Amino acid sequence: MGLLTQGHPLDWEETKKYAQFIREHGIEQFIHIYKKLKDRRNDCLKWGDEVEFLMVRFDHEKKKVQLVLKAHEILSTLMEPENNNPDDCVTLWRPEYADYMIEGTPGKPYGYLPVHFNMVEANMRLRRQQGQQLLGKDEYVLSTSNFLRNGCPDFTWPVYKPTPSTSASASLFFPDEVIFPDHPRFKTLTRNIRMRRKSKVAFHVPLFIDKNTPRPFIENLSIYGHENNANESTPIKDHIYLDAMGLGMGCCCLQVTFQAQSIDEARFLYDQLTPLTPIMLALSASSPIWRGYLADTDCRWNILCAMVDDRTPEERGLEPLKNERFRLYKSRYSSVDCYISPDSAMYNDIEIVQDGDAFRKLIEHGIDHLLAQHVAHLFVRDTVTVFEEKLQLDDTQDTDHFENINSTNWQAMRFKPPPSNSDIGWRVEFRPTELQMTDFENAALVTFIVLLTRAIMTYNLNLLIPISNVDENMQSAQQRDAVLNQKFHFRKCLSTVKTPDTPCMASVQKTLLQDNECEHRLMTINEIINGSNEFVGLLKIIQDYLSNIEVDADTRCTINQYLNLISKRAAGTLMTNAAWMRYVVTNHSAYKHDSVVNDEITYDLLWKMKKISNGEEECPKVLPRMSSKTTLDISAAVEKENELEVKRSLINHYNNQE
Ligand SMILES: Nc1ncnc2c1ncn2[C@@H]1O[C@H](COP(=O)(O)OP(=O)(O)OP(=O)(O)O)[C@@H](O)[C@H]1O
Ligand SMILES: N[C@@H](CCC(=O)O)C(=O)O
Ligand SMILES: N[C@@H](CS)C(=O)O
Repeated sequence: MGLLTQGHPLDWEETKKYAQFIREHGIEQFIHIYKKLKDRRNDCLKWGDEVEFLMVRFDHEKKKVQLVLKAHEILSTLMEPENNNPDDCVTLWRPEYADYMIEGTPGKPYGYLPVHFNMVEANMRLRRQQGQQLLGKDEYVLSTSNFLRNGCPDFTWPVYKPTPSTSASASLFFPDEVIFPDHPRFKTLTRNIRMRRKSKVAFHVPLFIDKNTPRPFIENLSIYGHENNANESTPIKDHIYLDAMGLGMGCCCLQVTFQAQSIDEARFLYDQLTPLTPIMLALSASSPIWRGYLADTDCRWNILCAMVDDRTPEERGLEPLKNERFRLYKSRYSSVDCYISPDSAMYNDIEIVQDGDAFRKLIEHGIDHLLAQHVAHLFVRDTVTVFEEKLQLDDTQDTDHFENINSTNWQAMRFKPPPSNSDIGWRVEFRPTELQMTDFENAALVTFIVLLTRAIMTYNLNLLIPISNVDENMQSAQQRDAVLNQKFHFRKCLSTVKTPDTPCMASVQKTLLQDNECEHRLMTINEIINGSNEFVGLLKIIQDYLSNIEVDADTRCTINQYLNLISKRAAGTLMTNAAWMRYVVTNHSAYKHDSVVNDEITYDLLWKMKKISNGEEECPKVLPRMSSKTTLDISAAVEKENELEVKRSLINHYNNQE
């Protein structure tokens, strides 16, 4: 969830007058943060996850399930512990785009101790329970990236009808009442993105063609009062039409934020995690159904890119540049365009559009080329939300104008400078992962990515490939059954001159490349994760790292189960959530093999997911038997860890004396 400034939002006509003002002051603010905090060192490694939950209501008689619009009712209760005692809460809650969403994070970020991995799932479960307790009969908290019938008639409870001629999104499908009502950010973003673009957002999702799908399949939108004007909102043959910010930002994901020890380490992490964004997207795929139709893709990514795409026709290259400053190749929700560490420069091989004035100013103030380029690249965007009360700020103290632009560049990774007046350090956020139906799976994905980060830093690994290949991978990742069928550019040799000679790294890593030989090649997800004769595999590196640190038995047992899940998903012996959802739909007695996922199928599938997530039913096609040792109470393990630490330092002390 982005910056939540309180106040009165300006309308689009007013907002656009301030675009340059916000940009200039945002850059000024970044320069102040940079100068003040560039030498900050030794922040400890902290990290935390964010889960965006959905709330649904089952009507058992009608076999129908709807999104329940209650976030505005329950959030104040969920946030009570934080309001009463912000330094001592187990969970934190925030609103999200839609009134059927709630975003939960752990009360405090986790730290460097391995035992923290054992808390992740328990904390996620607690969040699910906290949300659940505030819901009524037949209402449930679910975790999945996209509600299957989002945008279908009557898809919410209470029911609202779309009003395309007056609503913020102008959508045929998504009523304004579904947007979270208690903070103006969301509706303002919706309206201003449309106004800036000069038309409503549009995307056509490729349809999965089944044996009885009408051919050609062309949606009849006249039932929604749509007039066929031969523009981008005209239905396209064999595609599902989407037209609202809420059909994208109303999706849920699983994010992980890391605090690095220094700005340099944060930049290193940002770059090293970037090639992993498509890999994690493919492994976590969970969105194969849109507006009640089976799609030919498995992920939310391209849809979100389109649903917040505020570029004008000139910026999109549809009209010659006349009034705009740039041709922009991507939406503000997009994959990463450039690496930011000095050592990564050679892999920046796509055009990086940047605000020239911002770049010059950053350079003048001593910011190096790559970081200046990154910030100037983010600042090609105009602000799309401005609050009247937040215009005149002290640029030496406030960071709102910088945050305004940074937090509406929704890229697969986000580089986050320390907030003003806080003890938080330089952070990076990993943003592509789709949400899974169980806490076990979500905890497994988070643990995998955090462990990999530790291993990358400890062993000084290098995962970089040209950014154009990351972009290509991002598209492959979204294809149906990408884990089974797609290949991804991945670096052949991950070790560097600084990598220690652990047996694992020495075995297959140090193969020297021939002259001019490409550093990367196409691999399956299975090879990337589980390894092969030629490639070590990310899991082996993690196992090697784990064998070199002390991990208590319970945590080790939990981690092993998570890594087992990741391994089997990558090998294809366990299905992704997306593949399993397709399987359930296509084997449902009410499915007519016509690509339609009707109310009854949705009801049965989500009821099954509710039972699986609450441990009432197993799902062997997707999950191993789950028996992790996850716990909220890690005090015993921490005590033991502290005792060991004391013993270790005593031994060191005596050894040094000898
Ligand atoms: N000092 C820290 N270091 C690392 N992670 C942190 C730190 N403080 C908070 N987090 C974690 O960051 C996540 C959310 O942080 P934050 O409040 O910055 O996100 P946000 O405003 O929702 O950001 P975004 O819009 O970028 O998702 C949580 O997982 C939280 O545990
Ligand atoms: N829900 C969005 C992310 C929202 C945010 O930036 O916090 C997604 O699925 O990617
Ligand atoms: N939740 C996202 C999308 S609206 C944000 O606030 O930036």
